[in-house]
Amino acid sequence: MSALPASVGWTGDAVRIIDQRLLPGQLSVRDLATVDEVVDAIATLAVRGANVIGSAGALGFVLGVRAGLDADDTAARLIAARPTAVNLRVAVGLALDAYHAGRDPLGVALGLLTADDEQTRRIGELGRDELAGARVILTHCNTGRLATTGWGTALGVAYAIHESGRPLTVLATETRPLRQGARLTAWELAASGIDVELLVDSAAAAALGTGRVDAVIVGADRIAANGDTANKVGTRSLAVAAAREGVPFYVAATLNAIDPSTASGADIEIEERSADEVLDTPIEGVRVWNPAFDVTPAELITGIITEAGILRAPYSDSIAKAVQA
Ligand SMILES: CSC[C@@H](O)[C@@H](O)C(=O)COP(=O)(O)O
Repeated sequence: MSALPASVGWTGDAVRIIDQRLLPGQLSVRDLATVDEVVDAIATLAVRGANVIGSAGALGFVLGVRAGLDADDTAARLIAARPTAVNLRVAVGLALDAYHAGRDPLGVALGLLTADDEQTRRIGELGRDELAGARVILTHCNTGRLATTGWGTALGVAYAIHESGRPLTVLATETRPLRQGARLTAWELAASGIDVELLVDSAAAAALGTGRVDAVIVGADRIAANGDTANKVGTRSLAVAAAREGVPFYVAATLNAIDPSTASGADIEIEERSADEVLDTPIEGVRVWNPAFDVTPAELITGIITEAGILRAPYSDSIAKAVQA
């Protein structure tokens, strides 16, 4: 896995990404030289995962202002590329603020990459200690090295457990319709020597019912002020099933996934994507609902593992304290 190139980086005049649409068959590194290319890469999930789209967005902003484009318009276009993950808005907003304050936005963007590495390592360590007895964890979508510029959030916990020498099996859900679990998580973990078992999304409740899963850990695209959490569609079903079986359900996320200005999950904008991700051949008379994310109510979440500690219910209090600190 050390051979894996950075999920996102800066070449000096372009944003370098791994085209995640082509994985695992093809490891293709692409240099994006214009804002249009960055917006397209984010919107089409060539680059994806809340933390990485934040970093890519901030670097894309640098391309825009260097090309003489209007700063506010560039920021708005990047932020609109994907509406649910608040990390994108936060990261581009920081670069925009730096630009308006006469500072170099590139310094801000590069700082985000380093901070994400440090923060996700801390999340991994805290999660490893919290889940001291866990041997089998179940996760959804991809929250690892491809989705961050570090270890990953939920998968950061898996990497930290593995690094400590404890035996670990990760059950990875396929994650329909774009199969981030099958294409990215399973590939990434196997390449790191972590025991991984893939299951289709609809088998997850059955897996939880067997009693072999010690904990569910997922990432987050946006955490509201009351702890309600938006993450890849299917997360809510996992939380419901975990509650039914008495399996702890954790969210792991950097603090920049918390949006204190969003009061509850009902206020989170959920991205809806095109029908052709679900239906290969359109069928006359059939509509498709393809939300990319869903919201897990805070009451189903055992803890939110952040770089600043593990937040617990009542989340309105623990979240307010964490974002003020
Ligand atoms: C650290 S990544 C956290 C989330 O962004 C992740 O769980 C997720 O839902 C990603 O969705 P995606 O649509 O693949 O960008």
